[in-house]
Amino acid sequence: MKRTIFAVALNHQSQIQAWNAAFHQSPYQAPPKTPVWFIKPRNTWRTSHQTIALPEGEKTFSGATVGLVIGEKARRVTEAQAAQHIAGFVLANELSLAEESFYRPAIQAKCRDGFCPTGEMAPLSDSHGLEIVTEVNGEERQRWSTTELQRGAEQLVAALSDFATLMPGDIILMGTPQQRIAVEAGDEVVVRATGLPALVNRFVAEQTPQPQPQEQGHPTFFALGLNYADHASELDFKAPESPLVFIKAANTLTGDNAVSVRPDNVDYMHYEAELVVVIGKTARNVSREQALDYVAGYTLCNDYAVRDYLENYYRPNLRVKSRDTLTPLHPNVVPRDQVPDAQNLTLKTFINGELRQSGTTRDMVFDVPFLVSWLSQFMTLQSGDMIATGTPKGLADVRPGDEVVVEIEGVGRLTNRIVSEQQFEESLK
Ligand SMILES: O=C(O)C[C@H](/C=C/C(=O)C(=O)O)C(=O)O
Ligand SMILES: [Mg+2]
Repeated sequence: MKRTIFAVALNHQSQIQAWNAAFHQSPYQAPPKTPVWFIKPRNTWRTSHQTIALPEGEKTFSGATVGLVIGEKARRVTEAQAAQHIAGFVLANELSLAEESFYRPAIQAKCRDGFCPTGEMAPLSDSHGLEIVTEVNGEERQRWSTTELQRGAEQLVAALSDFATLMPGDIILMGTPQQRIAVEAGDEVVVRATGLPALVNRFVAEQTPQPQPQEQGHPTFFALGLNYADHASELDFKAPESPLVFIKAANTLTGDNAVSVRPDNVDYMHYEAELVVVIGKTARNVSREQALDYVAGYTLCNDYAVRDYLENYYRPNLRVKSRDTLTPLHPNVVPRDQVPDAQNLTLKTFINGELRQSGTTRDMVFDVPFLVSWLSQFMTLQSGDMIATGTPKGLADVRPGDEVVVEIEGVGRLTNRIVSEQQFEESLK
């Protein structure tokens, strides 16, 4: 069963060449030092021969690629060890709207319903030198080779598993060329590669947005950046004009009274008290007025950030925000009808008993109804999906030994303790 579909951007030579000049200018400043990860959430998942509805009024582009499938748990594995953790490979079509920027996560471009069909898995002795072919209505339109990728399968497994434990069923899509092919209603797109089952999908026009079938796989965990103006200003940002949404993978979630690992040799890892919205039923194209009807309830999380790892690519990137143990999430969901006004709750963070952060959900830039409605305009939200709604001003570094308590009025109290990498590794022995 698929768990999380990870993907990497800017991994094909043609992309690196096309964007090289931009990488040395604002907002990027320098080429990416680490893989530019993103997630294709479960509403994007389809199988071969499933029909895909194209978003109305948008130009959609094909992104034929190959994905490696994790077969054995991979945590901090080396490149040399990586192959033994790979069960096989799948062909995929990493569909996307046009990408004008890689600065912020491309949720609206990449997370539309059906934007990640994958084929059946098969073992490959070697994924190096694999030719990926795209045919549209029987005509070959693109052919590229995995020799053109900056990082191959083993390097990607080693890089991702360094901060995110990978489990059987996790997939990593290895990249797409700069040149994408536009797909239109009525097209049949086939992705082929020697030794792998072909991926065949027909595209149709999306009439009125329909809730898509409930996909299996982990609930999608959305998080908001800079959704409190005072926090944005403390980071020298203006409040965003539209929601800055990023997605976290399941590996990062931990529970109440758990430990959170502060990487060794970093300067700044800070806490972030956040109200979390839990979706209660399938939501697609819902209005602000209807939005709360789709909310099951609320819980709370601590959306830690390791600022040392920030790069200006899909910022904040997974290496900052999707690290193992760095998203404590309270397991108890308070039913919506027990939280009369989610926009009028105090949030507090205590470090070793001392109040260090205090804010109110009144100060959210985009409130809960807006966020549920906004996301549902371009993707299907499903029961269990969660939205961490951002953190107010008052961040500070935390150190091993610190007890961190997040408290949200009427929702709950979340406790966790900071440990060093060394302490954590010791505890695993
Ligand atoms: O790009 C930034 O610096 C903002 C980003 C995320 C912020 C939040 O998670 C939040 O505002 O709650 C970061 O601080 O990494
Ligand atoms: Mg946050």
